[in-house]
Amino acid sequence: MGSYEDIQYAVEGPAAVVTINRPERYNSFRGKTVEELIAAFRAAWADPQVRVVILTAAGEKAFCTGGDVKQRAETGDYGPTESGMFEIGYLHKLIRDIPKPVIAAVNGLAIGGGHVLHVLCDLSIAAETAKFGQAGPRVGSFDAGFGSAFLARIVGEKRAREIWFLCRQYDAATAERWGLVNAVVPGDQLLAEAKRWAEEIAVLSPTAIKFLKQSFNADTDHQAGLSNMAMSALSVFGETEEAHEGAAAFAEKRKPDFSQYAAL
Ligand SMILES: CC(C)(COP(=O)(O)OP(=O)(O)OC[C@H]1O[C@@H](n2cnc3c(N)ncnc32)[C@H](O)[C@@H]1OP(=O)(O)O)[C@@H](O)C(=O)NCCC(=O)NCCSC(=O)CCC(=O)c1ccccc1C(=O)O
Repeated sequence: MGSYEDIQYAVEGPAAVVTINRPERYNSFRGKTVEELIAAFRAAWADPQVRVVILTAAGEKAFCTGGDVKQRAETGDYGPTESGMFEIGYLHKLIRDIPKPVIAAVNGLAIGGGHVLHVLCDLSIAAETAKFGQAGPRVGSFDAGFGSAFLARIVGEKRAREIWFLCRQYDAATAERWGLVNAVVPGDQLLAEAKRWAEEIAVLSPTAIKFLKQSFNADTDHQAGLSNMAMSALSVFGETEEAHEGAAAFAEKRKPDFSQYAAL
């Protein structure tokens, strides 16, 4: 993939900076965005100069607000891709498998699938104004793979269930208190701080770091199987009227009405 439309990719010193660039849609992702993120992470993996990947996004409002709900309301999917597939599960695995630390520089709202992306990064640094949360049950979606199981490893079962069952937004101070982010800094210092962390990592042994990352991952790698099953479940659920109601309500700027559905 030669040039990017939905993201930017730059190698700055030892860091590859991957920037989601759809601020008009709050940096939500469509299929093409995911495809380009995959290409960027693969480029970073293959580049010996790159010791750390920084994942961030354009503007100050949003880091990523998950799947593009307007696209889903319009076409019922996340739009066309070169591969013909929506490979969000593969992107999740790539963030885990790339043998270099990935730092999320969370510049604003990290919601839904965007929240899952930062959760999967090895480290998260947040702007003071960043907000965190899941939104799937409001818009007819869910991530019952890494998005729930790995989140519970990080914040604990009670908090993970609260995050998913209430769909609230949490501020950066709360996220830091819960261990959801490593540090909180003023927004205008976010990228510089992430690059400082990258410089600090870059002088260490890359092979030791690689083995450590693989070791940390080994404990939760079984969740990849769960994640595959969750993606399959989601694509079946996505065809239902209940799921359509969630996406349509968001696009029409109204509250969803799930009153006629029951989970028995
Ligand atoms: C993020 C909000 C809470 C922000 O609210 P607010 O500050 O009031 O701003 P708004 O006016 O609502 O938004 C500004 C502007 O941006 C547009 N926008 C925001 N988010 C999205 C989005 N996700 N998609 C499309 N467009 C978006 C919004 O419409 C406004 O545009 P205007 O033209 O000005 O009207 C709030 O915006 C909000 O709640 N957003 C939706 C968040 C959401 O529900 N995200 C999806 C969650 S579900 C998901 O991500 C799962 C999909 C997925 O990733 C997935 C799919 C398949 C398998 C696995 C996965 C996975 O696990 O990841």
